Amino acid sequence: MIIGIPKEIKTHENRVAIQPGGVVQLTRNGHDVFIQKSAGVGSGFSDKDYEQAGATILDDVEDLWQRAEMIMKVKEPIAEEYPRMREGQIIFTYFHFAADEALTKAVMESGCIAIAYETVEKADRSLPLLIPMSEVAGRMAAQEGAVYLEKPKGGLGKLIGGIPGVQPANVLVLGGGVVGVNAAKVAAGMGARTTIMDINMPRLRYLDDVMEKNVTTMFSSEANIRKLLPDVDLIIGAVLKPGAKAPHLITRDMLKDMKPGTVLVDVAIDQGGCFETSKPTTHKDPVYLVDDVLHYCVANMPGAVPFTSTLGLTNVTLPYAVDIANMGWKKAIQKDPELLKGLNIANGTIVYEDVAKAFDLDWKPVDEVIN
Ligand SMILES: NC(=O)C1=CN([C@@H]2O[C@H](COP(=O)(O)OP(=O)(O)OC[C@H]3O[C@@H](n4cnc5c(N)ncnc54)[C@H](O)[C@@H]3O)[C@@H](O)[C@H]2O)C=CC1
Ligand SMILES: CC(=O)C(=O)O
Ligand SMILES: [Mg+2]
Repeated sequence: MIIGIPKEIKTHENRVAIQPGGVVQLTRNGHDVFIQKSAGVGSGFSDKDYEQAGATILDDVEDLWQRAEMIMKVKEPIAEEYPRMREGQIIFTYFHFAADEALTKAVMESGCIAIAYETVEKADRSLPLLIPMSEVAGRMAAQEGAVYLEKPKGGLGKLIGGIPGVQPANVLVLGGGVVGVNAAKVAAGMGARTTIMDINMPRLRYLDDVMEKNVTTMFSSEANIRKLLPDVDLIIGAVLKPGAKAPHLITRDMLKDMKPGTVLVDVAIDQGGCFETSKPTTHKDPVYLVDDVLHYCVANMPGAVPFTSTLGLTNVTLPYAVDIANMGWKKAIQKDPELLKGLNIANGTIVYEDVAKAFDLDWKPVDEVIN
């Protein structure tokens, strides 16, 4: 199979979908890898590194998309890329369809085969291609939150860990999954009094067992969230229902119960955001104020630390990419129920129910498109 790796063009997105070691594995399996010139530079890999691994460097991005039977990316295609997607072409990347109706419709119209990293799912319901980026984003959420609590950055002006004799900040983490636990670990490590809320009781029991003493758990409900708002300094949004639009746990009217300069970091923004007032921002211009509450809503947080993130991501995506390349998408998803969960749209048909529900569109079970 011919595999194409374009350079990411989202603002300040420096990750790349493959590292040179991945090229070696694909070429050893008999595949051809075309990578766009300088695609890996932001992650520390030169064109020469890729050439030595067996890839062909292409300067012309249109040519690359045209030739590739499978495109591997990091972020969802953006408008400039829509016309490049074509019928029957496999696109293996993060899509986050439920947050993006224009993308959903463009992918349907193109007739391409969209396999989404974020919905590949193991039998234990974990999301193996989301986990490493959630680890990065969770850790970053606490450190970005700490920085934005500084007065010159727009926050209320509180040191997250306090000092002897002065109390630390109060951090609320909504969702105790991968992002949540990593955010809480770093926030608590810096000394913050941290509360994690979730609706999954076994998960709360587990977190109660393993987390530091300055982390407490609370069941996630509107009443419990409202109770904490006046005293909270930083809220990190980290909820997820796989493939679906995030629920709004903080509504606009709740902002008036917070102190001016409270910081909200909505990591769940890639699924639409879990605060009603969230809208996607970029690393270039990450924050904005609503009712004196500072919002940070960067949809590609790991893109800021590509030296870490590219390795973390490609470690987990490569085995699935090799299977798709070796078997073709239909056989690969028939053989692997994890990968089957990743198929969101094929030949113009949505096969992931929550994506269809987000926009009131029709969908069909996967079986109907593969047989
Ligand atoms: N902005 C960015 O750059 C990045 C965003 N993300 C996003 O972060 C979000 C969280 O991802 P993960 O932690 O990996 O998911 P996860 O599935 O590990 O955890 C989500 C948690 O939310 C909980 N939850 C669901 N509904 C809830 C509610 N009403 N109240 C409280 N908790 C609730 C679930 O029980 C689960 O424990 C996803 O939308 C993911 O795509 C992940 C990586 C990077
Ligand atoms: C998960 C995701 O959207 C990201 O890593 O950018
Ligand atoms: Mg998007």
